[in-house]
Amino acid sequence: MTTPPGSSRRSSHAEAILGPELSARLPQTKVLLVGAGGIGCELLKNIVLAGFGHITLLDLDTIDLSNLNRQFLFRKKDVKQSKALVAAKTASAFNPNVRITPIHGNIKEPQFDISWFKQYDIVLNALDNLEARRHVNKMCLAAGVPLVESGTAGYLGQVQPIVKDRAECFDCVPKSTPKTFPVCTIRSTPSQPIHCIVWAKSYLLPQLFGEDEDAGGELDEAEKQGENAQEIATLRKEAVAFKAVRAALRAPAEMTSSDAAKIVFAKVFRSDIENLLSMADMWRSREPPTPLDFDAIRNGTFVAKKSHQPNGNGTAVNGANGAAPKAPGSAATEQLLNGASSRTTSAASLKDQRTLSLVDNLELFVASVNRLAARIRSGKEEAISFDKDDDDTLDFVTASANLRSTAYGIITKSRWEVKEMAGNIIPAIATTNAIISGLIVLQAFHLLRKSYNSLRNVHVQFRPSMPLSAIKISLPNDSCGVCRDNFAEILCDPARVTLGEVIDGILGDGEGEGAGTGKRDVSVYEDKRVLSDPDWDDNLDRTLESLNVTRGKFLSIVDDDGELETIQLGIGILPPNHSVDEPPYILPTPLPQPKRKVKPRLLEKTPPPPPTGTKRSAPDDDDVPSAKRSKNNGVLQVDKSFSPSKRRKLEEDGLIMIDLADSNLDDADIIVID
Ligand SMILES: Nc1ncnc2c1ncn2[C@@H]1O[C@H](COP(=O)(O)OP(=O)(O)OP(=O)(O)O)[C@@H](O)[C@H]1O
Ligand SMILES: [Zn+2]
Repeated sequence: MTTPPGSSRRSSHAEAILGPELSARLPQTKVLLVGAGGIGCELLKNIVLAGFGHITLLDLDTIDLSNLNRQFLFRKKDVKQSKALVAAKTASAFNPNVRITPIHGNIKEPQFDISWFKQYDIVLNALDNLEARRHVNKMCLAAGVPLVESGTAGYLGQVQPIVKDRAECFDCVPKSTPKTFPVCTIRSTPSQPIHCIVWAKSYLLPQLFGEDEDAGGELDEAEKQGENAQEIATLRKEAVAFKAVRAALRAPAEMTSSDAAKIVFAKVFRSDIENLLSMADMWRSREPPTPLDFDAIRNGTFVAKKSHQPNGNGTAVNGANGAAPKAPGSAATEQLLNGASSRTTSAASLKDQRTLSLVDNLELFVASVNRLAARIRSGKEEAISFDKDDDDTLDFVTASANLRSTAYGIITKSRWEVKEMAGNIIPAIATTNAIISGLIVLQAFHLLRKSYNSLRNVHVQFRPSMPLSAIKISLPNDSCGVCRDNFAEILCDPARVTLGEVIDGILGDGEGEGAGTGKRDVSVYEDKRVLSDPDWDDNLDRTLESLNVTRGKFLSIVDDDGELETIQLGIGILPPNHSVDEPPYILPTPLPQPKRKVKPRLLEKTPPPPPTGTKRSAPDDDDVPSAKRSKNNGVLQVDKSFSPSKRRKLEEDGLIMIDLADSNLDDADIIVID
């Protein structure tokens, strides 16, 4: 093999550090890097310079202006371009001997199935959300590919090497769930700015500009469940009123848009609050809110009650404290009211940090409602949801939250603070990303060398005496609902193969190598859906496609006696040369051989790692009863009594479980902050 010119000098340092064996292997090593954001850009640079020869870089997003302060592979001219494509192009120039294949896509798409993952020697995660991290974790376990997982949050960071059966997987330690608030706090009795921000972002914005959802069915159901009849009647009234408001926002020219904003205002800041006030019980032990008056605020005669919370600086807060409101039309207000384009300068971002007066908030509310309504009316968008980088939605949430805060005597927040709170933003620090990216590469080297004893969970922590901690990796958690399963892949044509054929084929006859398997009582799930169980075989003759079990999904085959490991069967596609005369599936060889389940060990003795970007919490081996089921349209739904893994899956879908013992809520109806 000829050495490309310059390559020996280029790689001599890496060779000295890595040793001849690993440095000779790197050019042939195939690595998948998922995410080309803060960590991903740093990491791509590192692995290109280290000499990894074949890199696939995947990201679903395009470059945003706000990425440029830390994602150094991007320049201003690249804004709105694909992150994967631009990062690959920039980094390719750092080492001409490296082939980078960019993919602009979501790692959860079905074509990225087990077979696809199997082509890689190692996977590196540089993601920013639990859902995608869990997905890659599972795919790597299924494909038998080692993974390095990572995350940063401000000055904190974490790197975790994962290899099946030798180290904890991403899901071995339960993650803390997002902060949640009871619905009644959000809808009726807010007491903190965040309650009003959540209301504006997750309730009001979707009600006005989200998809048209019929709340009727939900309320009928709540009524059947015997929930508070008076509250349901109020919610029904509210739903009808919202329909009228939505119509006004969508009405063409005959009504001026300022009228539409006024109608919204009158409903949500006046009549809804008056309705709530009529429920006297609610206000026996709390301060009642004050309905707002559009015209009085505009002409400066509205007197709001004093806010009952001091703000961080101990200063008085805007017009809500009864002080004469600041006249609208100041340069800063103008800039805010005009929306998007004017806000890209640093001067503008400083203005974002100032406190808005009550009248400023009112004008910002009118302006942002008008802008959002115009977008809907233009027909380009059917629905608008909150995006911290979408100025119209951020203005709307800022103004609405502050107006609501005023009504409830809560301190208001600047646009900048609202952005941080509504977007759940922890400032990203380029240096932390750089440190973490370096540590990822070191763990990747250990994995490639199979030096499993050298693997470490590394934390960058806020402790000057020990900024880095490297903890020996723990063995997998015996009760992990993900990595303790037995993974396999079936290649098939879902339109032709039946569920029964798949189950019989996978369980085999229990002879020889498959002694632990054979025909036995099993339940089969796809995600949360139960497709069959020993007493229910209606679906066995149906094709996988008709059951919506297609490429990239998993069938979970659960031993009914609970003695053998669960088989997680990934669905892949048949090779192109597979003859139609052959059976429409290819079973894995050997067949999966689930082991006897290990009785869960007692709680791990190792202390929980410090909190980081991946938000670990202490192990929790609570034994929860197994899923109860109820039939529904030929498919069984798992009900709310759940195993830990099921519970996590439900939570992943945005359903947050509250332990009733931990809360005073009668219902588990809550809003999730994402
Ligand atoms: N399912 C997914 N498939 C592919 N890429 C993903 C997926 N989920 C997240 N990502 C990518 O992971 C990257 C994470 O990077 P980072 O945490 O720096 O976020 P960012 O979006 O660049 O920055 P910020 O969120 O602070 O604006 C992002 O580029 C994002 O597009
Ligand atoms: Zn695990």
